[in-house]
Amino acid sequence: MSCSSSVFYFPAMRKFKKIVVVDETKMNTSTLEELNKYANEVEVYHDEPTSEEVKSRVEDAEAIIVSWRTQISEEIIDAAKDLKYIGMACSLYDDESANVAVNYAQERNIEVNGIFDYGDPGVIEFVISEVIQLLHGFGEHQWQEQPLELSGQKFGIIGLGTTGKLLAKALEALNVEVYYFSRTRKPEFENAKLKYLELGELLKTCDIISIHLPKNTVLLKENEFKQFGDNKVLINTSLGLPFEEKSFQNWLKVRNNYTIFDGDATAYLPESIINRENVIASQKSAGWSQQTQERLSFKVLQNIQNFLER
Ligand SMILES: NC(=O)C1=CN([C@@H]2O[C@H](COP(=O)(O)OP(=O)(O)OC[C@H]3O[C@@H](n4cnc5c(N)ncnc54)[C@H](OP(=O)(O)O)[C@@H]3O)[C@@H](O)[C@H]2O)C=CC1
Ligand SMILES: O=C(O)C(=O)CO
Repeated sequence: MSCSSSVFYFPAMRKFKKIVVVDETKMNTSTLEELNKYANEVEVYHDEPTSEEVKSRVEDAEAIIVSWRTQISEEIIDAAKDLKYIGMACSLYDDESANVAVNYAQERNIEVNGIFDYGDPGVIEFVISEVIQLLHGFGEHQWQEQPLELSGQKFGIIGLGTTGKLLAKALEALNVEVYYFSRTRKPEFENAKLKYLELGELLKTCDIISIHLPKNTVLLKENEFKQFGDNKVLINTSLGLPFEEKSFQNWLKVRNNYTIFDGDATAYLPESIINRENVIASQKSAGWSQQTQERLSFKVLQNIQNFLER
């Protein structure tokens, strides 16, 4: 009897001719090395380039990877004649808020992929840690004359998406009275400790508010700051400014109004705001950690694999 062995045939995976990592994406070294499996040539940059530099970097790239800090405009896409794939090492919500001209790229048959949910736990840990420090006066600032517990405070969340929901859950465990406002009401998440309020009511009711909106979603203008009033705390970890700058500046002039920003949110603030006594502006990105880097690297690579295997 002849013995036959099974032969498995794995078709060779497609490869890009050239991948260019156009700026500092914070992907880890082993993942950057692994990119060599997916292209004949890989070029990696670790800086914040000007648009002219980006243009020359992408000229002969079939795939590029970019962080949220660098603009990939229509002009840059036009300069990349061989481009088939744009991998964003950051979230991709929509064309309007993205640093990549997503619609323009897609019209030219260029695939654009973002990553999601890679830096969320740190945001919640930042918000809770900073607010506790401010309430108790554990750090440089103390909100009121007497130290206060977070437990029992009226806390508002604006934007009940991924990070907003995680924050609500964590605050629930700390016995905080949590209210939320979001574009879409979510009865399935409401309970005795998480209640929905219209924006105006939320601003009047809550003493502490944390904003969790897509990049550059401006919700707070003069009228909203009036409703929010004095003796309040406003936290922002969203990208871009979720408020009208002038109205925010006026609100900050009131004593005992405090605001807390992480490093990502601070990047959009002028020095005149950052240097105020009642502005707590961290240099660190709330969501960044070793675990975030691993998730980011893994998800960027997985998107490339999925594209090439299609
Ligand atoms: N600083 C950091 O380290 C990090 C920052 N981020 C940033 O945090 C922000 C939130 O992220 P994430 O929670 O993942 O985002 P999601 O998209 O999951 O949630 C955003 C929420 O805001 C709601 N929303 C959108 N537009 C409006 C509007 N006009 N009015 C009211 N609600 C609105 C959404 O809609 P709906 O109510 O319909 O569901 C959704 O619930 C983003 O800016 C992100 O870039 C994220 C991770 C790390
Ligand atoms: O990718 C995002 O949305 C970020 O918040 C980058 O820090």
